[in-house]
Amino acid sequence: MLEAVKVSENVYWVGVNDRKLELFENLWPLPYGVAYNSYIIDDEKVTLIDTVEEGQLNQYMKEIKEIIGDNRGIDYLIVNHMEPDHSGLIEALVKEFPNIKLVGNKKTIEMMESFFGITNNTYEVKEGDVIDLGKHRLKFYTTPMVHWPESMVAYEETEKMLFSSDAFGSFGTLDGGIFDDEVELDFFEGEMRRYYSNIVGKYGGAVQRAFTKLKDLDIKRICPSHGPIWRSYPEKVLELYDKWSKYEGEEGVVIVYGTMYGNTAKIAESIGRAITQKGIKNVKIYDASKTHSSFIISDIWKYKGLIIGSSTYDATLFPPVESLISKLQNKGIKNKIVGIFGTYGWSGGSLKKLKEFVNSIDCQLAYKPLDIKHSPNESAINECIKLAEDLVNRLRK
Ligand SMILES: Cc1cc2nc3c(=O)[nH]c(=O)nc-3n(C[C@H](O)[C@H](O)[C@H](O)COP(=O)(O)O)c2cc1C
Repeated sequence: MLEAVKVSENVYWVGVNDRKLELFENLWPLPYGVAYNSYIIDDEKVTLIDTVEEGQLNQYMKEIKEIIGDNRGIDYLIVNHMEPDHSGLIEALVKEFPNIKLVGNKKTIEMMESFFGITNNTYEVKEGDVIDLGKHRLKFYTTPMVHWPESMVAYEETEKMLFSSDAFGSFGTLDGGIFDDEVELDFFEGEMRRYYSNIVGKYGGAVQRAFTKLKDLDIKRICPSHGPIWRSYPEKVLELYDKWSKYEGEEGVVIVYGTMYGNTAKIAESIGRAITQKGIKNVKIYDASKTHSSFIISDIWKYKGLIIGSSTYDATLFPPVESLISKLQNKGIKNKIVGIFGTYGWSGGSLKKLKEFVNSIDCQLAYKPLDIKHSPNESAINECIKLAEDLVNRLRK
């Protein structure tokens, strides 16, 4: 039998890996799976922090029983977040441990009733309330809209651990390595950014407000609900979240295009080449039909420059580009330098929509919108080079 994973002397990780699920929220691809993390504090009051996804019942109960044994109960379940991948086993826990107290804020408790009809044994905590577990003390902070209205984090004062719920979480299963110093950090930084940009990204302002609220806490470990536990480099993820939630991009450009027959792709390639010749090394070119928007959005979050090109399809945008920009609008993308170009065959249409998009977001337009008929001729390519140069100049300002 594998040894239980200790986060510290009496705190255990009781997470499960999910390698079966194709799409997170039935929307975002999981090529590397996802882990649902839950934690036990084995103190005078035995406390569980969040549960896991509904389908993981057997494995999860087994892990809990291995730590607490068959004859002990659980005193508290801290419900930091009601999204089903964490609240999925609340009913099963209530059945198994009928005396368990369900700890949440006012909104959590309302949600528990509307999700499961649960009204008994709830324990409401307010901002800054503390629950004494014996050696450990949990203090609660609400973090509204990071990324649901009831979202909350629990700070353990004795060992200075932050149970951060979905904040600082990442996609990717925990393949043996559970802690940041046991895993490939670059991989998890990428999957954390994809999780942030896809799931939390719309709520940068709320993340910044949470930062202000938690800024005086001494945080030694961050225990999120997905991905590795940060015990060696907690400051690294705090820094990344701060940057991403301020929409601060690095020097680099994402070029994304929608094409049927390759003309729009050809233009994207020539812009990419011109940008690189101006000395920018981080240039990523994506075909919106091929790469899932989840990955494109993640790179858009990473870099400061963005160029979008679309052929005209039935008088409007090529559908995969339309879908991508609607997600970007919804996520409130801002603070980018954006170039746009359209291609068309007769009366056009894609560029008009791209202009509407740029006008709807809080971003700087590079050079001017370019409309190119069918295949790009020499003068069109020259205009594209000017777009590339202007974008690079703005990136470096
Ligand atoms: C299915 C289809 C629909 C199109 N619809 C329009 C249109 O409504 N208006 C227009 O001006 N051009 C239209 N075009 C022309 C393309 O936008 C134009 O040929 C463009 O250069 C194609 O770029 P691509 O080679 O990157 O696919 C259409 C082309 C196709 C194949």
